[in-house]
Amino acid sequence: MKTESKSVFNQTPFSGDLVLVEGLEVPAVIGIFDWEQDIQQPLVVDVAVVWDNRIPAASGSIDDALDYDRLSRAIQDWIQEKPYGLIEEVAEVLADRILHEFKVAAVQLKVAKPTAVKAARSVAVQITRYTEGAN
Ligand SMILES: Nc1nc2c(c(=O)[nH]1)N=C([C@H](O)[C@@H](O)CO)CN2
Repeated sequence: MKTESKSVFNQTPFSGDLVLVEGLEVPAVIGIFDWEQDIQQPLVVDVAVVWDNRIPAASGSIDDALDYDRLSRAIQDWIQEKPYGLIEEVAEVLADRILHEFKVAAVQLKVAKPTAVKAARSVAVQITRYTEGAN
């Protein structure tokens, strides 16, 4: 029987503020088998990005915030721009691009492939990556 599990956000190693996107479902060409390259399967992404939220809280300006709309759209675009094999590849691409394009110090993300193993509610990889010199 499939059971609920805790969100990735209860387990981040980061001590400060975060911006979070949880359960972002993106259709993808993903998988190591030939047949998987001919279909789309959902990936579900959870992301936690280190960001000082005191600054946008004080200014009220989206320019000071890590815009979760922009982050979500970027993740969707990066997943859909090409076919992938392993979900590990997707996770590394997303982490690298988030660090560089959003200029953040650290990111933790989980990429799940809920339809991959019939008996499991989901399978996933989770990684934590830092901008060089930031940790
Ligand atoms: N660690 C991983 N294991 C497996 C992956 C993966 O991406 N990472 N992928 C597959 C297949 O694509 C599978 O999902 C097809 O059902 C198997 N194991």
